[in-house]
Amino acid sequence: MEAAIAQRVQYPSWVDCRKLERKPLNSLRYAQRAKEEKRFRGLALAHLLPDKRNERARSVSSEVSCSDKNSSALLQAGSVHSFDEDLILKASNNEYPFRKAEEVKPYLHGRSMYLVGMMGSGKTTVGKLMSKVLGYSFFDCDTLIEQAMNGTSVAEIFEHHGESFFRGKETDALKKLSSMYQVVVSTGGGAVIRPINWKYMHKGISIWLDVPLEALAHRIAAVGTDSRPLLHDESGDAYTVAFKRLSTIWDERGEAYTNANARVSLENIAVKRGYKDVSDLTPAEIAIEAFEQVQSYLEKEETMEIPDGDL
Ligand SMILES: Nc1ncnc2c1ncn2[C@@H]1O[C@H](COP(=O)(O)OP(=O)(O)OP(=O)(O)O)[C@@H](O)[C@H]1O
Ligand SMILES: O=C(O)C1=C[C@@H](O)[C@@H](O)[C@H](O)C1
Repeated sequence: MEAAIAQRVQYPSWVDCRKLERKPLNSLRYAQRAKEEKRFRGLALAHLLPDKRNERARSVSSEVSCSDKNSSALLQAGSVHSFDEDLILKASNNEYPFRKAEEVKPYLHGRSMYLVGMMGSGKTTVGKLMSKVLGYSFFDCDTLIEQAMNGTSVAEIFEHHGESFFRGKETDALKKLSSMYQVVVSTGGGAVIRPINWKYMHKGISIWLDVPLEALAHRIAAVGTDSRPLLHDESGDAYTVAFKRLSTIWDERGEAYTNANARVSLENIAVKRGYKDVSDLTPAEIAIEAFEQVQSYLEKEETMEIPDGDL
């Protein structure tokens, strides 16, 4: 694990946060932001109209991440949409997601971002996009654990060593990640259940991707449950099984996700954008909302900070 991480952080991940320029979030920024938002919202909407989205959301079979392995098999069967990151990025090049990232970045001071959320909520898909537009490195916590276990898959780790062993590895990975700057981390769906993990994730900014269970069950039913051991133990039709298991898991840990610093509600974005269904939302739109919620969090955080003079 250490070798794997050390190897990956030779490039810009190691940045001393204290050396990054501190920018105040002052009223000038708000005025400027309002102007920019107006200008680019027009651009973004023009660019993200549903018919255009379909052109950019196309099946791919070669992306790698642990959940994408499943997608690949399924995409080859042609039964589900996935997202070609390069296509999304090209389409939005220099436009809203990039602008939004540029706008937020100076106020992050290099802090990392931890995406939390239920299985299939899009942490990997959206996280990769956010890392690219921010110029941050991306890490998938499940993949790091698999690498640390010499390529043993999460499903095999659960089967041969049990969940609590896996949770220990997850905490080890988060601990190591927490000493890095300028990384976006897709955490495992269950990372939120251990308080110690929050201690590490709070070194950066945590973002909860809040996706309705019905939408999650559709996505998971589409890609199968082979790599998701906690969903893989019942019989019945794929959607119903996924929905039932997700509901039980949600009852056990839904509350824990609210520890995140920022919440990205897909239902709220769909309402804002006038879409009927959360499945109409693209990863780019979700990433934009994530940056907006991070911005709101930073503004709140700043108002809570005690000025140096009062110490
Ligand atoms: N906005 C979206 N709309 C529809 N499908 C999506 C969206 N974002 C991701 N997906 C699809 O949902 C599935 C799960 O996405 P992803 O792997 O990014 O989730 P995750 O939160 O990292 O999952 P896990 O925690 O189980 O690894 C993938 O097949 C992905 O293509
Ligand atoms: O929700 C969970 O508990 C899990 C989610 C996956 O990302 C993996 O971390 C593992 O399958 C457990």
